[in-house]
Amino acid sequence: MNILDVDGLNVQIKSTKLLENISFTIKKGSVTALVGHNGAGKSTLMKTIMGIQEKESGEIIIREKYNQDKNFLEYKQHIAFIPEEPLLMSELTAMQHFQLYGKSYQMEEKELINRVEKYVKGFELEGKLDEYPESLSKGMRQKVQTICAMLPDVPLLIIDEPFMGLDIYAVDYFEEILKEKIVKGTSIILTTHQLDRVKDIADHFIMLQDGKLLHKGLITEFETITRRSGK
Ligand SMILES: Nc1ncnc2c1ncn2[C@@H]1O[C@H](COP(=O)(O)OP(=O)(O)OP(=O)(O)O)[C@@H](O)[C@H]1O
Repeated sequence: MNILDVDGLNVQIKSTKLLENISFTIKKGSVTALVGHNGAGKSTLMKTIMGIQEKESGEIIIREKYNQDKNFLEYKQHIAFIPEEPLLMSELTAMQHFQLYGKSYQMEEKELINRVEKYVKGFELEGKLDEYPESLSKGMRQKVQTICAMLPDVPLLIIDEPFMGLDIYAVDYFEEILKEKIVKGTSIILTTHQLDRVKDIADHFIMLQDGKLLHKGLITEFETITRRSGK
């Protein structure tokens, strides 16, 4: 089953084309690394899938059923997003962020508490639950943001630079959780500038260049393709 279908996606801001005719699919349980130089359009693509960035044309469909243009609320319930920079609300504590996520993904209270306990321990955030974002370090804010996205069982996780700002222990732990999710059938799209870091978990890649899709394929073909094209 296709978890995500992106078809003929165009994104434009004023007269600048940020994404041009992007089409690809993501299968169930597959992990796709989105690669490309600075400014290639990786974050724009993620934000457009999330509906944060408006598209000019094209279709984005989750699970062959939920069209971004037609059932946006249902569509969004199937995705969780970790942006490159934490986007937390200054008036909510860490715990209140987790509760908000639990509510918006209609999680059962007991399940939410169990998962919060597990991830807070794993990310060494004990004692920080009642803190507001301004009194957390940048890495701690990133951990709070990461936990929010890990709480619900969504079919698609979108992660902009998964390991940015995390210490080595948090990176190891996060990798462990991602692997648990993948085994359960979660699909992931992640951006990275360090393909070596994600070679363990990614099975496909999509390469963007100047807003266009330059190559896509199996991660095992990545080096051959990039060597051949000199990228
Ligand atoms: N709000 C905006 N208004 C105008 N141009 C924008 C806007 N956001 C991004 N861009 C432009 O879109 C292009 C793609 O940016 P994007 O952030 O998607 O790149 P990226 O591949 O994620 O880069 P990086 O690896 O540096 O994170 C860049 O040329 C950028 O200047």
